[in-house]
Amino acid sequence: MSPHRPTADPSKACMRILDANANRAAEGLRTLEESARFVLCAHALTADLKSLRHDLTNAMSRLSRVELLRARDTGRDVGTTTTTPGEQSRTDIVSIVSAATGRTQQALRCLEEYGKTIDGVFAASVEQIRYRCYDVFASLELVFMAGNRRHARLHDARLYALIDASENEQAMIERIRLLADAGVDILQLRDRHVDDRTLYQRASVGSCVARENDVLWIVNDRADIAAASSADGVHVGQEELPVAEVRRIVGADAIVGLSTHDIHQVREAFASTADYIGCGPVFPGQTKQFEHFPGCEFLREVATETSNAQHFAQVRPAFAIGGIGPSNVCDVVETGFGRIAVTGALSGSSARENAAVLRTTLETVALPEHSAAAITP
Ligand SMILES: Cc1ncc(COP(=O)(O)OP(=O)(O)O)c(N)n1
Ligand SMILES: Cc1ncsc1CCOP(=O)(O)O
Ligand SMILES: [Mg+2]
Repeated sequence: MSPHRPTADPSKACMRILDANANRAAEGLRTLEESARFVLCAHALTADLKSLRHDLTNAMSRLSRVELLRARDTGRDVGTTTTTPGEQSRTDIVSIVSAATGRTQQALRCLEEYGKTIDGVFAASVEQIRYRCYDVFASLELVFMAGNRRHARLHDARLYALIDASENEQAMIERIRLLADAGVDILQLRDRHVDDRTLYQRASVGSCVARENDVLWIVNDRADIAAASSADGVHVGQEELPVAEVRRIVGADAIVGLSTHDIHQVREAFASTADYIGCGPVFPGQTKQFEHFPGCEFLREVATETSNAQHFAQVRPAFAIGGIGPSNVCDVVETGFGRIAVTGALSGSSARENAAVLRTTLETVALPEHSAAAITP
């Protein structure tokens, strides 16, 4: 037979496809498992990937190994000589991981589709594996993305301060430096009283100063100004543009925060591309007036929701907000929250002392490691 004639027997061709894709999926899973095990040292992700690989082996055991091996014919495979330039270049581990996740998903889909012609139960079990892979792969890629400076900083953040545009640029710069030095991780420019031009100028200067001082710089409400000023991100509420539209403006690498006031909004936020959530208002404060306070009860609900989540991809860092200061931060911590956002407590002359008390108290709550395991808000 000429090496490139089509395979005459369709069921043999199917077995050939199944054999090739079983190998491809197993190799992909092993590649990912090694990254979780040796690069991230993440126990839960390593265990998830190992169990997926074993379950694939079990699913494959429904098919005849003899028939699969007989159908294998690498010498006649026209695909072995066609490579794309992309296949030969992997610039870093993230690109290895994303290539392996894509290849594994494709291989699983082929196993499922062609498997349907041989054994429906086999196809159904591959489908289950494919669905589980979506979650585990998302977790793995997110953990690798957390290697990106912004996301790593966000995931370690505990203390978030909202500041206004100040009397003048110099005053704002000094404020940023003082708060960064006092241990604040994230700063948000929130000022509804200045015009757009001033807000843009302060946001631009703030971006540079915040970066020099290793704090994240977020602009409140305005995706356009966040993008134009090269801020690290933008924070929006339930009344502003939806997260998907905000994301189109600021891009994939920017941080997008979303305010939530009840558990349904939290679930929606976790299903969106928001990178973190604000939860509150918890207590009455001087900065903004509210009629309704979801309070600590809401924080407890969020803590329960996130601790029940199986995958890192399903939860985001959550910051309690509203009237929080040194006198009541213990009540927040008691709900399981280890992150807060504040205005009043860090706006006056006691900012440095207050930041120290807040941080010390918040640090009594463990933050999740960057893996699928042990997720807390
Ligand atoms: C971290 C953080 N959480 C919540 C808010 C409140 O946002 P929003 O509900 O849109 O209210 P305004 O701040 O726009 O008045 C926030 N700004 N930051
Ligand atoms: C903007 C905002 N959204 C909910 S509470 C709040 C104000 C936070 O400031 P403070 O810490 O002074 O209550
Ligand atoms: Mg808002």
